[in-house]
Amino acid sequence: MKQDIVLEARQISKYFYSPQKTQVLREVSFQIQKGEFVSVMGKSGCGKSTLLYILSTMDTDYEGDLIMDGELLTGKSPNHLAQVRNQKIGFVFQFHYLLNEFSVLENVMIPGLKLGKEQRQALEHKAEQKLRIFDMQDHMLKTPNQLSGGQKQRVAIARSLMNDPLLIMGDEPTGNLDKKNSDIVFNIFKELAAEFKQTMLIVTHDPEFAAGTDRVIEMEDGRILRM
Ligand SMILES: Nc1ncnc2c1ncn2[C@@H]1O[C@H](COP(=O)(O)OP(=O)(O)OP(=O)(O)O)[C@@H](O)[C@H]1O
Repeated sequence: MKQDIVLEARQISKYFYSPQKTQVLREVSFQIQKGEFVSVMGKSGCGKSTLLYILSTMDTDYEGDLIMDGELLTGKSPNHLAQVRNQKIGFVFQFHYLLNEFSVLENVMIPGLKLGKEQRQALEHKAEQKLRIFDMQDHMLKTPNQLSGGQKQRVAIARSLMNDPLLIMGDEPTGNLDKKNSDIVFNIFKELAAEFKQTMLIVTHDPEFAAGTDRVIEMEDGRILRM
């Protein structure tokens, strides 16, 4: 059903003009249904990050249409797109971008603070709840530099859930982790999919990670090879 489509890419193409005109995305089209856990795989340079940048509304210089939650986002103002990002998308990156001058708890609260509508206490409570999902409640008052790589990524995932996002987008969220921590983080994504029916779109190099998702979108040279 139409209302179950969270994200739709329609014929998205992208060119870079420097040093010369190069097409890096070629009419990419697909849909993501509510509750789906989808991975995007492909060799280095095939256009995964470029695509994610467009899908997450951060790059607006493309051809084609981007539709999120039934709304055509192509052509919308930067302010509107920022609002959409704050309200609907949770981000998890390869590098976690946690701030060492703040506690773990404060780091998780940061995206909520941007929304500016929740009081600090309610926000703290919510951040604590999110950290509890990942068994990080005993580390809340530490700073990120006192945590292991896997723990940092768990905090980053907790942070990405603060706006109760419609969609989580990740760029190589396990790319910087050893096997053990990468498994821990992957299991967190699996749990989010199974228990919370969280819709997720994750770019990965890791075939094992991709094999554990509901659907793999395989890219080659700016195109979808199969999905
Ligand atoms: N700002 C830019 N200007 C010119 N070319 C770019 C720019 N950014 C990326 N590219 C080129 O676009 C292509 C796709 O890059 P992209 O980063 O999307 O690939 P990727 O699949 O994410 O690779 P990786 O797995 O290594 O991160 C590459 O050939 C890259 O060199």
